[in-house]
Amino acid sequence: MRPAILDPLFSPISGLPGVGPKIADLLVKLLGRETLEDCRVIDLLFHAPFSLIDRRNQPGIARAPQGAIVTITARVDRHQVPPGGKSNIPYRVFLHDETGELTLVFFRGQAAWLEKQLPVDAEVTVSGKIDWFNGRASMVHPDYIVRADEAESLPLVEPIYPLTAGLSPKTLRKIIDAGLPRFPELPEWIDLALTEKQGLPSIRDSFHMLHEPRDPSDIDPQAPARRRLAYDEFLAGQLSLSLVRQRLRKVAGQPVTATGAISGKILKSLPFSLTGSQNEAIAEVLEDMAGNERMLRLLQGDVGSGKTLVALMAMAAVIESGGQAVLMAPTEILARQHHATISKFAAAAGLSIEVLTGRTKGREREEILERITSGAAQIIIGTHALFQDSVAYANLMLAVVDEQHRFGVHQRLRLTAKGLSPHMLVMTATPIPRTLVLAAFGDMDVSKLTEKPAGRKPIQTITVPMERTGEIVGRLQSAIAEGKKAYWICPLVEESEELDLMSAEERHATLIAALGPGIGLIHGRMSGPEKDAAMMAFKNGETRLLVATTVVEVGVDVPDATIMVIEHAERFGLAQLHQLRGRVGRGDEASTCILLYKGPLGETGHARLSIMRETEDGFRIAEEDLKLRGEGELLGTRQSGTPGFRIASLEAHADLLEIARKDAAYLVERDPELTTERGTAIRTLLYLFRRDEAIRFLRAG
Ligand SMILES: Nc1ncnc2c1ncn2[C@@H]1O[C@H](COP(=O)(O)OP(=O)(O)OP(=O)(O)O)[C@@H](O)[C@H]1O
Repeated sequence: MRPAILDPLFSPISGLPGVGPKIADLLVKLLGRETLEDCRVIDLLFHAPFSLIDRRNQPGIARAPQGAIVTITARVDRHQVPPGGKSNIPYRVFLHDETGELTLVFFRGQAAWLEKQLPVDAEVTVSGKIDWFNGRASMVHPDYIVRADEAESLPLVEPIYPLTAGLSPKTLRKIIDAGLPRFPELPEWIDLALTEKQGLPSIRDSFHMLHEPRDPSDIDPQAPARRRLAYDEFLAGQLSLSLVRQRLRKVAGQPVTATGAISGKILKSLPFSLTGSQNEAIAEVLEDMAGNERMLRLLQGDVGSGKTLVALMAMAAVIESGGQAVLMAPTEILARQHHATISKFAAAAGLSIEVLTGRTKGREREEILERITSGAAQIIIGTHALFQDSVAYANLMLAVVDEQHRFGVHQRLRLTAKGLSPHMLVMTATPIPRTLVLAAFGDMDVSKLTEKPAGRKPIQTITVPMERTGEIVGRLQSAIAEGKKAYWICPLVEESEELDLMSAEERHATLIAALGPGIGLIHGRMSGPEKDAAMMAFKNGETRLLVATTVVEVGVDVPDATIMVIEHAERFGLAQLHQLRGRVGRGDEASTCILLYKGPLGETGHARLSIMRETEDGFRIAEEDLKLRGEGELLGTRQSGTPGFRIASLEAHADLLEIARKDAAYLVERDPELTTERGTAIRTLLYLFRRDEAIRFLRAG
């Protein structure tokens, strides 16, 4: 249960003064919450200013720099009312100080109000932007006008917040100012030694400093208040991952005793030998699974590094031990492909392999479910359908999750919720920088495939402007005539008209017109069986050119395809280009990747394509991608269940992530149920950052 002390922060924003239904809706949108009910005061307080207005500059009229926000104290000389009340002529008020003269300009000025605010001969303080024109200083609609003896009431430094259409800065500030005093004094969860060493303020002070900056340096990510909040945010994230992990681990895994009976047969039948990295990863996995603790391991490997075989060896060991293994893929097409690949490799061992996806229906589904329940099915490959309630496993000992780009603890938790506790191997395709691994996965054990299989030749990558598409088609024609296979990637199908992109269908038609039949097409709007058929035809060579949208981005494996053309390459992200290019260069033939771009390229577009030309190293590409895009997008904030950070930035606060990670591990080890005084404070932290899902697993949760 959420500690009562947090109630004022978790009351709905609609209860704050100044928040009517219209403003409330705007706030829900601004703060990125789903519903009004779910939009709480704390969400508002996490809305941080990104800049500030500094009114401390009081240079005197003559020295006020053009365009600067200044505060000026001056005497009112006279008013100039527009003749005949004409609305297109502004109302002017003339002032002076000892250095010069200033004209205040008001459009639609109301004489009575202005005379009251700015009485002739009075000394006033005004603040706003200075404009110099023909040697005369003016200020249009000052932000503030007060009597000089009340100048102290002026907010000299004001935060500037991200806004949404319809919400004015003043309104938002008022609401935040109303919410801020609700922040209670909370028990401290940070070690005193750390707050002292890092000079971190208390959490309550941090929120005040966040919203009441006094100096531009307070807006900096390294400002003490922001560092404190970033640390807390990381700590909350790492704690929740650690608690989940602890929980997953606590349910003891079933020790796997690999005999080699099955894996030996598979290895013998392979037309190649495993790479050193593959062997190492397999050894790590087997060692994990042999122990009493559950395995929680991340298998990271660049495109084409051979992750599937590592997974298969793990599955073989489990079957040798009398258990079942599942492999969950993010999409239907990948599930089917994994099924095809694994069936081929496992043929020598005569394993029973099933595929179960949302598409598996009726009798077929019933029969598969039966075989899963009876234990006759040894390997089951599918999508999230694998974990639906209707699926009962005889003895599930290993779950391999092919996460590709989709991070999140959700699948892992879903399994546990089903009362299953298999060993877990998570495969990620993109090599993610270490900071991201930590932030998204916490302390999972990691195996890395750093080597590519022997005999792979470098992929030659060239960039070609779209104007030369004809030339490329000509080259394709001769390549296909020589028996080569090629992909042609088009960016989008549905929005093609809107974004003026050539749709895959159109491209398919123009290529057929140019090259003749025998060209396949695959895109996201086709039905599952249609997609399978298109993939199959390409695999077995009935079609030698496959026009595709990004459905082939992840995992598709046709080793004898050696040419990849990517149309409108400038529209793709770096990680995506790397994934796409990874569909070629998977066999021992030399491959080419042609990036067709539409110029002129922006700075980022240019940088991306150059990096693609320069390197094939997925780790380097991921680092560059992080630099170009920022971590938010890399983590795929569009997908639910990903750790989006409100204050912390992986770029600015990587040092704090490291500390938070260690602290979380220490805290969970010392006080696994969070029952000590510090543990109680930690629970408050988890609620505050909405990372409380892990608390459910605690005894006193
Ligand atoms: N040791 C090896 N020697 C030669 N070829 C290998 C080796 N291991 C795997 N392969 C082959 O390399 C190709 C890529 O392997 P796999 O599909 O497992 O890659 P992956 O790591 O899953 O990559 P991606 O993320 O791009 O799908 C496959 O065709 C596979 O049969």
